[in-house]
Amino acid sequence: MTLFQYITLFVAILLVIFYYIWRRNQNVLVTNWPIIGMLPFVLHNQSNLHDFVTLGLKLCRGTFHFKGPWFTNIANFILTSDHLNVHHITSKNFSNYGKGTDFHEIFDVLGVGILNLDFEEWKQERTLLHSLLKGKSFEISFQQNIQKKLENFLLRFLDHASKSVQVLDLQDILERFTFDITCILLFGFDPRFLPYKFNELPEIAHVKAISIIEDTILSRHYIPKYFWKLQKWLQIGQEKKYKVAQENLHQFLSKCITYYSKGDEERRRLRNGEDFDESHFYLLKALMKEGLGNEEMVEIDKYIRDTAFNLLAAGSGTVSSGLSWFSWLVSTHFIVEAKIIQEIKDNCLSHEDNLVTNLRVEKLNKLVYLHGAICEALRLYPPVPFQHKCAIKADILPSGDYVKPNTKLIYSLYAMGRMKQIWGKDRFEFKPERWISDKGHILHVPSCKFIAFNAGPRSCLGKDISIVQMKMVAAAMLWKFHIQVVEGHSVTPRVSIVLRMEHGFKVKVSKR
Ligand code: HEM
Repeated sequence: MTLFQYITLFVAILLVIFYYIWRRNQNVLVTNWPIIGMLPFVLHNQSNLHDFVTLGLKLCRGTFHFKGPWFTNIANFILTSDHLNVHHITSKNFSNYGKGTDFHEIFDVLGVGILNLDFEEWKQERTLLHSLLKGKSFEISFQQNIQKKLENFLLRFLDHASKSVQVLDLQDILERFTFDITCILLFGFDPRFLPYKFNELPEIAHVKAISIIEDTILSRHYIPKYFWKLQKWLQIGQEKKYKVAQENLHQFLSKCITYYSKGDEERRRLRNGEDFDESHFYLLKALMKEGLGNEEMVEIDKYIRDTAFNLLAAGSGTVSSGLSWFSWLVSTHFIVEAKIIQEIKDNCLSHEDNLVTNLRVEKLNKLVYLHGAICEALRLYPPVPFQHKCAIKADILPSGDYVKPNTKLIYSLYAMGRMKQIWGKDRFEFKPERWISDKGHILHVPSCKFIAFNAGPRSCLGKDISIVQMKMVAAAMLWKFHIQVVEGHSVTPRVSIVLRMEHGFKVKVSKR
């Protein structure tokens, strides 16, 4: 036989095998092809991956074994939305599940920050950040700064926008707002990416840089490792954009850090008369005081920069994503909107009151229905839609699935918010009532079911402050303005590591 005949025969055999597999899998959602595994399923459903994964998990009763292409890093992994499995991984057998080496490579931008640490190093960092984020000084500074920023910027901005009757992207506005707030809390100064005038929106390279970094990280999950590493080495394609974005962010962070590590006099001189709002308490100052005492900390500059980046990543896009989905859900559910307004009226206002200064924790605790609406938005649209872990030793999950050492496990927070076993038949409905007891109190749902803030020892350190921030912004915004989605604007989730809206959130606002 000639070489040509050998090749033809080989191709023919391959086609017959592929045809056979295709016939056998016609009724199966995901086909496991030879060589390429289930990768075509990911690529084909890239644009609606979260919903497709939710459907797949439903058909597989909550746990699914993904087979990656041969000879690539996209190894086989277990995908689950079974809350008993998640409880096992995040809490019961927590010590057996770390982030793993793949995570550290894919999320290299997190450096030595908490989100990228495991075991002893993580424990130390968690203890330090816990003491700072849960301290009284932080809580007081946090509330005061949000009140100021709301009054002086967000509400004034929306007021301007309502007068000009123009369309605005509320998702972008909320991202600017939470970015500014996080900078105030971290560095004690406000970069003012959200101005108070509607027509003075500055270019925000740093927020865009975060979005490029998030997209690249997502693509590194399904592009073969050797391919993206080659791109990185050659500095081409998405990896080039990533590097530029990372440098951009590092420059911004270094500037903030250099500026705020100086003494008061020096800062005043550097500020050169520019009038920045400054906060007396900020995390970076507290962290430097604590961190500098640690003799093992050789690369202190890198540590401070990475920690600042981790907190910016953890606390900025997540809150704005939550607020954007909340605003969309409320603006398309008029009865919910009316109930929230009534609740604010009944609990936060007397005739002479200014609502914003009245939004203190004691008052916010009375807004039970608003609390339910926020939890409901976070259930349906969790800002962090998936999490991944890596098993150290062999294990058996409560679902009966066997886990080999070094297996990757991904749990979908998005799918878990839509599982009938957890939320019942009406799981796709936006129903704040599901969070309220017969006596009118907030119902507690265990974190392995309401997973938006993760569960177990690695649950979110910013959960309480995020809910407070979201309640303050939501109450002030809804009380003063009616938000109307622009007709024909399509709202769909963007597939990324933070769940934003693909086309933004185009609205018109009018004063109530
Ligand atoms: C709606 C807002 C938020 C949501 C949905 C959210 C969600 C999450 C999730 C899912 C994790 C686990 C991440 C992982 O292990 O890879 C996490 C961790 C974390 N979050 Fe949040 N977060 C929010 C806001 C915040 C805020 C405002 C802060 C504070 C600045 C914060 C600080 C942290 C920290 C420090 C961790 C790491 C905990 C650890 O590894 O021990 N988060 N968050």
